[in-house]
Amino acid sequence: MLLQSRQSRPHKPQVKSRQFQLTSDCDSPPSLDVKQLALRYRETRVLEDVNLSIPAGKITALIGPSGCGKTSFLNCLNRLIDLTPQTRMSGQIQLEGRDIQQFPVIELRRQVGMLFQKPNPFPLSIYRNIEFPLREHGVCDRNEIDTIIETALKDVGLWHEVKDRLKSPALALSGGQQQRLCLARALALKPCVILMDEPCSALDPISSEIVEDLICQLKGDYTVVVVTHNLAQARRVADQVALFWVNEGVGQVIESGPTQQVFSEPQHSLTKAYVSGRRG
Ligand SMILES: Nc1ncnc2c1ncn2[C@@H]1O[C@H](COP(=O)(O)OP(=O)(O)OP(=O)(O)O)[C@@H](O)[C@H]1O
Repeated sequence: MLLQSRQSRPHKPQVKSRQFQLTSDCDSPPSLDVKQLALRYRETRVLEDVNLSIPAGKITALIGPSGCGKTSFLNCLNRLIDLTPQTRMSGQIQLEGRDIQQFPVIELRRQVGMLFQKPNPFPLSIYRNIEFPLREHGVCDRNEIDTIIETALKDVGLWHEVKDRLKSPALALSGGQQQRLCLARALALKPCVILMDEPCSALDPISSEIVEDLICQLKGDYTVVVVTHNLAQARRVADQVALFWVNEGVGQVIESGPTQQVFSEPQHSLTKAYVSGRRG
């Protein structure tokens, strides 16, 4: 059934990154290195002693049971966590060797884009959804904006579906289209890293498959970190997997490694139980 829909899909999305005119600091996708990361919400310890190397240009999937800190970890990587009051983060996160605390936060969030579980287009037109952040980041030339918007929408396979109604409200799009628009909005800023928090979980199976295809196409040009509860999806898309677990009340990475290895030859007994569906 799904295979049929794949074959009959009219416009298979093609992510052709790095063709925009926006200047970027990144000539190639960067690695992320997390060392001794700890996080507290007020007095509640959420993450402790998290160490993880996220390879450049690859897809890393974060898996683990609910509440073990995957989203919190993701939010640390572009300092979105700074927006949550009374959080305390310690340890170090390096983006291509540079501590993320040294980046101006707006620049960090441009370089490290994010896609959320629930598509979150602005309550604006399809066009304005991409134009608005571009202008915020200093892109003002109308022709350049038009080119970037068309390219980004083509990249996510949405152009032919929306080119005649760019001024229509983005919220009138289907959930899957909204999620692709959000990805186009992120890509338009020419990030180097894309964080995704369960990007398919709110979508129907066909839309989910389209977004999953897009994730795979980002590989090589972007460093991708994706949180997913769908183990089959992690297995399909990821080069590397990290399993988070709550240990003595605090989230930790208990095992990470190449996807094939973690699923086929897990080292930790909890990993074995989780990937086989016996725990979690
Ligand atoms: N803003 C917050 N204030 C206080 N505690 C929080 C906050 N956000 C998350 N937490 C707590 O931090 C822990 C980790 O939550 P987080 O959402 O990061 O886990 P998760 O692994 O992503 O869960 P899920 O898979 O269900 O999305 C949970 O115990 C949660 O209740």
